[in-house]
Amino acid sequence: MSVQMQPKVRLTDVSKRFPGKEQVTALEDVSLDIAEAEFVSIVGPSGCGKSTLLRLVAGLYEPSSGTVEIESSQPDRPKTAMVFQEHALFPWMSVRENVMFGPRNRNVPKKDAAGIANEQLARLGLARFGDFYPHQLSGGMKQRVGIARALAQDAEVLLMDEPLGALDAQTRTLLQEQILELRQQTKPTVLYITHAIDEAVFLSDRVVLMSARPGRIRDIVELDFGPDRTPELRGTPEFAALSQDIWNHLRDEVQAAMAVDDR
Ligand SMILES: Nc1ncnc2c1ncn2[C@@H]1O[C@H](COP(=O)(O)OP(=O)(O)OP(=O)(O)O)[C@@H](O)[C@H]1O
Repeated sequence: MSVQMQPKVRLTDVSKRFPGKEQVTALEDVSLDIAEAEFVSIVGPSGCGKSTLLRLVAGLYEPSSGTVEIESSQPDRPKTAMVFQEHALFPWMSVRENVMFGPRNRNVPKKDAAGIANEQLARLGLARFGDFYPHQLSGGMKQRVGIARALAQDAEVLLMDEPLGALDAQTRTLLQEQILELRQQTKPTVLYITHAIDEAVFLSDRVVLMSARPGRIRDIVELDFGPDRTPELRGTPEFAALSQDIWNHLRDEVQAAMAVDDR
């Protein structure tokens, strides 16, 4: 008999309405389970509630109805850590101090926090830049510091809100490869938002397709490329076919969202 594992994240019938002169229903009846070590991406038209979904999982918003549960493996482990599109680093802190911020907040002794920061910076190829300040870094480097900072929090779930959205195409391609490496090496549980279908296919175990607002789950695509995923995946016919397939599913929703915007 197979044993059903408790999911790491469970959303059950989650709806989110923002009250106001014209109430906005951002999400409607969203149910989704994310397993431990699973990488799940969300794609959907602009305004379909992707960021709202992430904020609900982060506990920044309360659902209007439904529930969001995150399984804790240790009582004092943070439930989530977030990487934003804009790196949001503290400009007055060095790179290392930025990455140490989460562990220090949890009262990890300074020396140990510095060790954690150095380890994560090395993982992101930034070992030499610990003493630099954010203004001395390129956009891609700042974003890598943002990822290192989230990893240093050692949270149950990593939430990434278009982390590569503001970067140029080449930096973006390189960082996709670093995130893939991270995924292969440390197997974090990730909920990842992107507008880029190829990015979602490249990185994810499953891609969740959202409808135009109010955001509902329209489809979920499983990507079984095997355990040894490498950057060469991008050149395979399967990759192209799946990316095209997802776009075919999404095209109507993007058009629907644009029609609402045009009214
Ligand atoms: N705090 C808020 N108050 C009122 N309305 C909000 C709030 N946050 C989001 N919304 C509305 O909820 C809807 C979903 O927004 P959300 O930012 O989650 O979409 P999104 O899919 O992430 O969009 P994009 O892809 O453009 O970033 C939008 O119509 C937005 O205006």
